[in-house]
Amino acid sequence: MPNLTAPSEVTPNAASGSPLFLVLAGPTASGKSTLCERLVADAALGFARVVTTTTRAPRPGEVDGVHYHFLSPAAFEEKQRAGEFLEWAWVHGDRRYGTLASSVIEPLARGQALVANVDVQGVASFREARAQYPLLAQSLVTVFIEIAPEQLQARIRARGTDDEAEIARRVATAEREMAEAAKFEYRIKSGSRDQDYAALLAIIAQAKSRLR
Ligand SMILES: Nc1ncnc2c1ncn2[C@@H]1O[C@H](COP(=O)(O)OP(=O)(O)OP(=O)(O)O)[C@@H](O)[C@H]1O
Repeated sequence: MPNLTAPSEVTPNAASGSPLFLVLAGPTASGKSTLCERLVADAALGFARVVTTTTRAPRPGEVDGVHYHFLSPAAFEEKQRAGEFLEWAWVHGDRRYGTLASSVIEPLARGQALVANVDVQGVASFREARAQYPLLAQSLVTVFIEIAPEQLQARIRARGTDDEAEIARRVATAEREMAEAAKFEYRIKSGSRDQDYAALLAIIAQAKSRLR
């Protein structure tokens, strides 16, 4: 385990330890969003979702700084060139999504525990950014949600939004993503919703005791 000396920007409450930055990744339909929502709804645990940044327009009811940070393509480009993103990607060819360093580091510095649901590539970028941000190095906990291919197909079919060609593409992508599982600190083999959530709570307890 790395030597976790407290960096100067950390002002954690000594009684509760450093806040965790829990990053959930895994194939499509593995249940990342379901777990994230349940964790954030569990107010006693004190997790907030990381607010990510997008160049897409807000949908009705979406609030800047709450659902996303909405940026124009030019403003996104400027921040990306200035190295302000921990990770970013093009999505659907024309939109950009990313996570600003400030969206993670500022809440962590206030003692706010965070959870994010990101793709496997995004996790690689977070890992690399640890060298630049001691607080990230101290807080980052990566969790991979594994799912058997048959289970994955069943969930995608139940969702009812994809045709057979799209299902085949998603399963192939999932198989590639599963090869990354060994790089994560923790893994959850997806079972029932309650089993998955219990596994997540056990990981949080273990990670907290590690950071203390
Ligand atoms: N443990 C579970 N058992 C059965 N179904 C589940 C479980 N967890 C989530 N689901 C269902 O599977 C579908 C996919 O879940 P969810 O949207 O949370 O996955 P995701 O990993 O965030 O997917 P994506 O990456 O495609 O957005 C949803 O319909 C959800 O209700």
